[in-house]
Amino acid sequence: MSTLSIEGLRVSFGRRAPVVEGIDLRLNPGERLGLVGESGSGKTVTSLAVMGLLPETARVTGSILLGEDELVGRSDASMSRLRGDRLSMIFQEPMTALDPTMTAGRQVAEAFRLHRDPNAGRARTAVLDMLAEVGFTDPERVADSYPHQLSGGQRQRVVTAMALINRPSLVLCDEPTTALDVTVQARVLALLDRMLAATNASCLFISHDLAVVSQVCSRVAVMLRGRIVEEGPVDQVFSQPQHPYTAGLVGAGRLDVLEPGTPLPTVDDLAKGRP
Ligand SMILES: Nc1ncnc2c1ncn2[C@@H]1O[C@H](COP(=O)(O)OP(=O)(O)OP(=O)(O)O)[C@@H](O)[C@H]1O
Repeated sequence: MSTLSIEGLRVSFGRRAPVVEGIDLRLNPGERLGLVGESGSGKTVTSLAVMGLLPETARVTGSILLGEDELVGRSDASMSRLRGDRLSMIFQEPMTALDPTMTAGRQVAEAFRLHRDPNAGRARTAVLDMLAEVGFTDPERVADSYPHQLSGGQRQRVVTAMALINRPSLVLCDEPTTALDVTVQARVLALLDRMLAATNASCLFISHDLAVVSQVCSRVAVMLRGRIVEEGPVDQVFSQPQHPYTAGLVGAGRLDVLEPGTPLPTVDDLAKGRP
């Protein structure tokens, strides 16, 4: 059975035209799908729809199955029981995911105590184990640190520990390393790769960086103006793109030209010959 199966997803705000329309996506256990596309193409809205985190003004129709469970139309209470447990999310900027007033350890513990075991002692043990798993040699110190006492890369590792402590079947990553410098980015990506493989979690990976997508994902879907215009194995899509927009993105040397974090060029940019 698929971990995630999205069919005919449509999201609109107010009376405006839908910002996401006709999205069909499927993720098998352990599979990683990259979601790329120009700014505003609907990548984040798609992932927020899966998390049930769109604002109330959003109208969502279609189907999003997590395993056998339909997520569209669920109550907030029911979605919050799933979030941090069977599905979790790693965002671009760890400072927004972390509460500055709470130690890192307490924040990692919260998801565990809420969904697994309320006992503080057992949660502490699980947190220290998890912090060690994400590569900290001094988990006690990290657990007792506040976010501002950690570096950007360390914060992103704490966020990864938070997202994975309950072994979710699905992890949504939205530009998880864009805010980090290139060497730290490589380390965090290697960690994510290792952790996803160890837990056999499926991953929807949103990125502006095609090189990162080809490193982390086996398949890629390209979004343009709220729709998926092309999807397939990374090697195939990047070597033999079928859609003109994808072809523009991966055209001569483009993968090398783009710096990490650079927004993908728009269709208009490509038409005007800008990278
Ligand atoms: N709360 C909202 N109310 C109204 N429109 C919204 C809201 N959130 C997103 N949108 C619109 O939905 C469209 C898709 O936005 P989305 O953030 O998903 O794009 P994206 O592909 O993730 O872009 P980026 O790569 O810049 O993050 C945009 O036109 C955006 O303005």
